[in-house]
Amino acid sequence: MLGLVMRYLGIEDENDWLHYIGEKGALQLNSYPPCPDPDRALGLGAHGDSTLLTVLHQTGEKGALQCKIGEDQWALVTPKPGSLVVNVGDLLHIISNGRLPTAVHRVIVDADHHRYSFVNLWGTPPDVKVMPHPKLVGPGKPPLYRAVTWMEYLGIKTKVLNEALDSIRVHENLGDDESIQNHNN
Ligand SMILES: O=C(O)CCC(=O)C(=O)O
Ligand SMILES: [Fe+2]
Repeated sequence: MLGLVMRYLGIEDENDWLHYIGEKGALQLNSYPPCPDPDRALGLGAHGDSTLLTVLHQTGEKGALQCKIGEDQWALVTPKPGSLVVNVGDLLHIISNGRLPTAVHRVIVDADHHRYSFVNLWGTPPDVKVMPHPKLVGPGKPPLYRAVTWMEYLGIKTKVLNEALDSIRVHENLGDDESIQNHNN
């Protein structure tokens, strides 16, 4: 899947790069019990994942995962039988040098239904430095972020939460014409 994304970004020799970046996954199980007052609570607040990609399966039919599509605008990701949800995480946003926005998302709760999600968090092995891909950097396209390992980035995220990307930024965002979609957060 990462190979497809890299080709989409115009990187043809993605195998060498995929070999460099490697992969390391962690499985997370989330449980959201029924909430007596769902309008006054969130299952999970708005965040971007600290991953390359996150692949998740959600139970239930109504849907509770919401993806940010604009200022105070959220789209419900309705579960479809046999399908998985794939979210772009901060590490892939860094590698794409800002061209792929992190999928900012949150989870709402329901008064009657208990929901579970099974989340595969895909990152990189401990010694791998994650940085903007060299082919996405050049004249007029400075690297937006400094290099970080996954563990270092997780440490930063624990301290500064949704300010983590800003704290490793070394240049301002590319112009709108350069980014595939405006970064929403
Ligand atoms: O429960 C969900 O659908 C999303 C969970 C999530 O965003 C996370 O574990 O990071
Ligand atoms: Fe998440």
